[in-house]
Amino acid sequence: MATRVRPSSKRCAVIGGSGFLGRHLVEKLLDRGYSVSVFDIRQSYELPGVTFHQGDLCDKQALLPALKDVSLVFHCASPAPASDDRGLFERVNIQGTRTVIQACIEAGVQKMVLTSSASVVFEGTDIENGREDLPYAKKPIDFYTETKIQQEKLVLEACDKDKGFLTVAIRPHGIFGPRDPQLVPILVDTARRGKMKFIIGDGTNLVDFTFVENVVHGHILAAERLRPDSPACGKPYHITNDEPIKFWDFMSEVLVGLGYAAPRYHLPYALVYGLALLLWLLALILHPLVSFKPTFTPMRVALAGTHHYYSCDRAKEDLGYKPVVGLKEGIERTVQSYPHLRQGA
Ligand SMILES: NC(=O)C1=CN([C@@H]2O[C@H](COP(=O)(O)OP(=O)(O)OC[C@H]3O[C@@H](n4cnc5c(N)ncnc54)[C@H](OP(=O)(O)O)[C@@H]3O)[C@@H](O)[C@H]2O)C=CC1
Ligand SMILES: CC(C)CCC[C@@H](C)[C@H]1CC[C@H]2C3=C(CC[C@]12C)[C@@]1(C)CCC(=O)C[C@@H]1CC3
Repeated sequence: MATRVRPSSKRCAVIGGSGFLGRHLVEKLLDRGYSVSVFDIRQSYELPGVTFHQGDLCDKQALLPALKDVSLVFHCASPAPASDDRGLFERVNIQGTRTVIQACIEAGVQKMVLTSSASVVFEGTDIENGREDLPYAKKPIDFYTETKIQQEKLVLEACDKDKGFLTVAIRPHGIFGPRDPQLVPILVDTARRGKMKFIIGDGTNLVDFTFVENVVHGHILAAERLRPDSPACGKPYHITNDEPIKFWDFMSEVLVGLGYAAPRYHLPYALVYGLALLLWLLALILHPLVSFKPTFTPMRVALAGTHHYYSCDRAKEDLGYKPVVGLKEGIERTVQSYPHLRQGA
């Protein structure tokens, strides 16, 4: 009988490793002596120590070679929230995650770390210092959030000590940093179109923005602490900068850092949310005839006008988590990394 080679604990796979968070995670894993297998629908870079496997995570046969001799898998692939494509989210985040779990079990993977989102508990109303025992959103604010909830449940329920397959979920919030394709580029594009003059609501709402290296740190701690006797088995963990900031102060610091004016004039939250909802409905109805993507979606307005910050006490207690980069330094390094997005560039 052929004996199965136990995968080396320093060999891991990053599904979604070509993306923003995925690539930062791959770089840190290499620094820590891991060899990394990246699985992604696209290849965006090359690095020594990294083997790329290009494919769709919904295809188990494509996934299996990337998981060969791997003991630890990070799953951080998802369609971008801005796509708002229900069919795509269901296919990738729900069915695709089922396929990833099956492939991991079949390949003999021992640990899986999912990148979930703190938004799985967000319904568009205030969350202050939210802990992991908050219930999942009953009325998720968009298809992205709806499928991230299902995805997290699937992964946590798959944790099985008897079978030697351990899982944990990291819930980051508002990730930012160099190479982010979302937050800073959308913000700058909105400013360049003259639409960043207004503050939605009174501007006092507190929010978590998390520097990408802290999110990476949380993932690696969770992976390394995940053992059969660890409290992390089958649990979700909030990972933030642990420095909630006023949403509009954060936006202003990034904008001013890049040479744009900070928003000044206030608009009532209910008015903007109502308009955003109307526009979203119009875009939905007119979709077959004209295609337009409103900047101020109901999701973005809700995020811009409510409190949403989370406690990471559980991660501190169980994982020994502590942010490694403060918010001020994170913002400075982010601003420096976007010379091409500066005013006048
Ligand atoms: N950014 C944020 O603020 C937050 C993100 N998260 C979560 O973090 C994770 C990483 O996000 P982020 O780095 O920002 O996102 P990115 O879009 O930068 O990275 C995701 C990667 O997954 C790839 N991908 C998408 N669909 C598939 C598929 N079917 N098969 C294989 N690969 C696929 C993407 O390719 P392509 O680009 O071609 O689609 C991309 O390379 C996601 O799970 C997201 O839900 C959670 C909280 C906050
Ligand atoms: C147009 C302006 C009102 C807002 C511009 C900035 C926004 C693009 C970002 C502010 C908060 C961000 C955020 C996410 C995406 C980008 C923002 C809306 C997520 C939805 C990304 C995926 C998640 O899991 C949750 C994030 C919450 C914060």
